[in-house]
Amino acid sequence: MEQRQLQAKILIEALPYMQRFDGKTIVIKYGGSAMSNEELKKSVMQDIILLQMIGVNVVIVHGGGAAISKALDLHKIEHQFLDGLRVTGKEAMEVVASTLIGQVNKSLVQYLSEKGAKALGLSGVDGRMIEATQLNEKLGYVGKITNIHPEVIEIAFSNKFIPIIAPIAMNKNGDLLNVNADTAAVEIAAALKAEKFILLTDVRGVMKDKDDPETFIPRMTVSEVKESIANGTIQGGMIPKVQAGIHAMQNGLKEMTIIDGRIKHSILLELFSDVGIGTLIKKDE
Ligand SMILES: Nc1ncnc2c1ncn2[C@@H]1O[C@H](COP(=O)(O)OP(=O)(O)O)[C@@H](O)[C@H]1O
Ligand SMILES: CC(=O)N[C@@H](CCC(=O)OP(=O)(O)O)C(=O)O
Repeated sequence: MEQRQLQAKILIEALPYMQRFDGKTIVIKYGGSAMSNEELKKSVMQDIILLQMIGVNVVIVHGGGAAISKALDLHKIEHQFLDGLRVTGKEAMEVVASTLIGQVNKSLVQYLSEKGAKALGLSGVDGRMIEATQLNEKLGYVGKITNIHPEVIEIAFSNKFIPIIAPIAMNKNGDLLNVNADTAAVEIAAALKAEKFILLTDVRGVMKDKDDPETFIPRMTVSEVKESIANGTIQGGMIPKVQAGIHAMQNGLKEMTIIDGRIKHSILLELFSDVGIGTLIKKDE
């Protein structure tokens, strides 16, 4: 089949799926390889533009842990993680905010704008979107989310802007706090009662053996996820991701999918087929 015919066929087959998400909200946590590799970044941006074109209210919450570590090194500020969270002193907080808001966020807005899309760069400070308190003394300026005020996101939707959100929160005193991007994304998805939350990571999804992609699990219920944490199948960095998802599902989120951000157009492949490509986690029936 000719290339053009093939493209038309793919589009026709995708049509019923496109209609399924018309007017619905999809929140995407963007990070990992999909962010650091230019080709993959381009394909994610194209997917996002297409979703908006077909009427999806799409929200991007981005990470940037690698860029923060690089910036802290440049400023000769020591850094370390405790239970997966970055210990963030006052000086480090300034670097975290300027890197995520000034560098990572703006580069995504620039990229989308250059392609003709309407993108709106935001952080959790804008419209007090992400309200938090200090998680604990040891971690310094790290936030525990207490409230999401989604009004500013809704303003973006009603004006056909794609909100691009940096995971920086604010406390009641106006101090900035560093929030893990997975957690921020999933809490925003819950507050918006999103149809779907997609988390891009650097593995195929959840696996029975984390080092063997052949043991990939396509669908899980919340109880199965809890069981997999208890029996040690889900470990390390995957635990906070699925736990945040379970918490959000108890508070308004319909479902979440963990997908492989190392695959080109992974978002469209996930959304526009019956089976998807990632691990779909849903509430028990
Ligand atoms: N059962 C599992 N299935 C898949 N990945 C798992 C599992 N258990 C632990 N992991 C680990 O979780 C990691 C993903 O978490 P993390 O490294 O924090 O991701 P990211 O950098 O994308 O935020 C994977 O690279 C993998 O090593
Ligand atoms: C408190 C905390 O750890 N915050 C993260 C925020 C960025 C992030 O989460 O980025 P990734 O999604 O790329 O890991 C950090 O400082 O690295």
